[in-house]
Amino acid sequence: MNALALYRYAIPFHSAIDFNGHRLSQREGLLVKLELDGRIAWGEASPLPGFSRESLAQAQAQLLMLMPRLAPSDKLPEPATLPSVRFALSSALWKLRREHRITHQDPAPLLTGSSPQIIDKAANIDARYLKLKVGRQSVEEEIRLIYRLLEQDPKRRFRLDANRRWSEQQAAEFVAAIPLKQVDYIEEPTPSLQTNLALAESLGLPLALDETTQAEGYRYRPQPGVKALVLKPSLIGDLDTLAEMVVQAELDGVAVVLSSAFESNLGLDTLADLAAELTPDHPPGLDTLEAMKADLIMPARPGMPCLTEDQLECLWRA
Ligand SMILES: O=C(O)CCC(=O)C1=CC=C[C@@H](O)[C@@H]1C(=O)O
Ligand SMILES: [Mg+2]
Repeated sequence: MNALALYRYAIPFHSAIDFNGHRLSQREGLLVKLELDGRIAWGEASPLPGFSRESLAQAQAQLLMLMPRLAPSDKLPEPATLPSVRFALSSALWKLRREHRITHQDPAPLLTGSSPQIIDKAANIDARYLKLKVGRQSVEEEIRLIYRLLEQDPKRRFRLDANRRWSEQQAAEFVAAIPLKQVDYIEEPTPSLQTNLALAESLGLPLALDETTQAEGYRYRPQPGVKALVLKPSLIGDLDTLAEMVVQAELDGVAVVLSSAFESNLGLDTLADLAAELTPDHPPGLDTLEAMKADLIMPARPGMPCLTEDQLECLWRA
């Protein structure tokens, strides 16, 4: 390796976002820079409060310990145990060795806000899939929203995400009232996996797992009723583990959709590469950059501030 560096960043959100009870007004994370024979690759380690098991401080301490040990031929160093650290290092090493550019799929738009705001935004986009959060307003209001969006475009398909906010009764009420054939899946309807599996079996709720896949010790195994896995690679760990999960799930007919954990544009670019390579039939859920007030290193959005390397906090360099 000709050069190595570790940076820390903080990017404000346009407005605060709730991540499973953690309200954040900015995204903080770590960037690993590798350089070899004139090629540069970036890896991102940004544990997401409310989702990740490790803290940013733990990821930072582990990376500071590992960076001096990295070499170009490297497999992941053994002591890289934290998912965010394994993701940053394995994806940066993968990018460093890769010769070709990868063409990205269009991500599925994520629509947030009040119902009128969502309806307005949806009127201006031509996308087959829409991702919506549910369990935020009353069940009646959210059912109405689905029908309003279908009036705009009857061919629309939905990816819904309750983040475990519904009761069993609310989930059942919602599922009974909407045209399920237009719904690809509902992520994590209630806090109980048993209840969610039972709703899938009894009512045909098209169940997707997200938070469940980040639990300590989670291993993919087929479960009747699970239609999709929504995997956040940066919270899962190294790319080999991710690729193995994708292959196993797809062999069982379970769709895999790669999804962001609100990484910076650098992390999102890696995730788009991975989605194009690993899950080409499923548009990824990566529409989260709009929440951020700035890009990092490589300008991703015209007219947006883009922080350069010397504007980031350098934690280590060699
Ligand atoms: O999956 C997507 O389409 C976009 C990412 C997304 O919805 C999320 C990312 C991170 C935390 C949550 O806010 C949310 C999710 O629960 O999946
Ligand atoms: Mg989710």
